[in-house]
Amino acid sequence: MVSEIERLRVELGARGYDILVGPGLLATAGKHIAPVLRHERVFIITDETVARLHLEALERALREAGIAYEALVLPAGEQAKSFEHLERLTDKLLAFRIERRDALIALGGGVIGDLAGFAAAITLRGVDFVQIPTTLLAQVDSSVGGKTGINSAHGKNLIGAFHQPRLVLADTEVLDTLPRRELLAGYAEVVKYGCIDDAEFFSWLETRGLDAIEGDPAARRHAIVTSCRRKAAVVARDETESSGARALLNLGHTFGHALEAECKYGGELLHGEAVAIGMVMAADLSVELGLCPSEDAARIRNHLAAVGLPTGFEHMPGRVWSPARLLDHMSRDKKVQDGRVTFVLLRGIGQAFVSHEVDPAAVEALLTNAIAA
Ligand SMILES: NC(=O)c1ccc[n+]([C@@H]2O[C@H](COP(=O)([O-])OP(=O)(O)OC[C@H]3O[C@@H](n4cnc5c(N)ncnc54)[C@H](O)[C@@H]3O)[C@@H](O)[C@H]2O)c1
Ligand SMILES: O=C(O)C(=O)C[C@@H](O)[C@H](O)[C@H](O)COP(=O)(O)O
Ligand SMILES: [Zn+2]
Repeated sequence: MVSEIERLRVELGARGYDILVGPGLLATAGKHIAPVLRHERVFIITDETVARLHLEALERALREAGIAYEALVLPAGEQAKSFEHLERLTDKLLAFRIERRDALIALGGGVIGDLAGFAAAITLRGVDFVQIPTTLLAQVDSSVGGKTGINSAHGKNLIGAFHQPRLVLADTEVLDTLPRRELLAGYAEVVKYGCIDDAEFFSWLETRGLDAIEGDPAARRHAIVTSCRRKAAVVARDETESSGARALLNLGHTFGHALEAECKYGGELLHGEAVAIGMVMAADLSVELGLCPSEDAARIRNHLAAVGLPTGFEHMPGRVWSPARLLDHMSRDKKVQDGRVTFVLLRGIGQAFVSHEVDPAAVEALLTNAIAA
């Protein structure tokens, strides 16, 4: 019988690790985690919602494997990615007298993964951590690649570190409890991989993406495994986003992060929703600059809209947007070089590239038109 568990590898030499994708991984987590531990004590970091739904299963699995644990529960939502919550978390770890051979387990979505991963990177100057992603977004994107961090008053993810996990366990069954809005937000990052360098995957999503969202096991698994494979390959080429290859994973994020910052990370706009709008903006900008066929931009917009994702500013009708304020947010992006905002643009679906040459006037005109539409 073919195993239901798919095993992928992030090839990073001594920092390399496995990604396991499939059903039932939470219930057997202890067995998978034990071999990567240096000491049989872990700290589970999770949020209130995930704790209510899935913590007990993980605790049982750890007990069965003889692994001692403490569970630390944070509030749910993007606002936990803050100095305040980081300080509270590291204080608790230190109060429990965490030791260097102990490990953290991030049980939750991208917020918990980013925060717990950053706490692991800096506590005692670095302890190991394991990712158990429980949202679609975290399974296809944030649990892989070692970008960890928090938001700052100056912008999204501006404080952080690269710190790779020792293992990623993506239990596809935990997605059964995820609200549809969150599933869709994660799906935006799935679409991103097709747009970047996999036109065939994008076409597959056009026909089977909705099945993956609805929970068809084969379609969902294909979407998650393909996404993880693509991300693992990029991370292996450019772990710390220094050669430019990894910056491609930021498609839609220059715009998206500016929208999130403007909404003050309050839940009005989820990260994946901001990325969906951001990808449409990046595609439209590419068309405006004469780089991308308008048919490809239309396919991206149409597919995102067809599954129920936002594609423009009309998604938040009550909010007043200012192009100047959005440009100001973008000017603080981590990809800025010599003061110039960097964009990931498209020559077509599956042909993303990084540009440092975009005229800010073109971006301002695009924003002004999109806000007015
Ligand atoms: N590090 C990276 O490479 C990377 C990549 C993409 C996104 N991110 C970051 O990830 C964050 C977004 O992550 P997210 O979309 O997972 O949001 P999230 O972590 O806030 O989770 C979304 C919501 O779903 C709830 N939830 C989680 N799992 C659940 C489950 N199985 N059932 C029911 N509810 C569940 C959570 O409590 C939360 O309320 C952003 O901060 C973004 O910047 C990081
Ligand atoms: O892993 C990456 O690299 C990404 O860019 C993935 C993004 O989806 C993710 O949102 C990431 O956190 C953005 O990174 P940032 O460096 O722009 O903060
Ligand atoms: Zn993202």
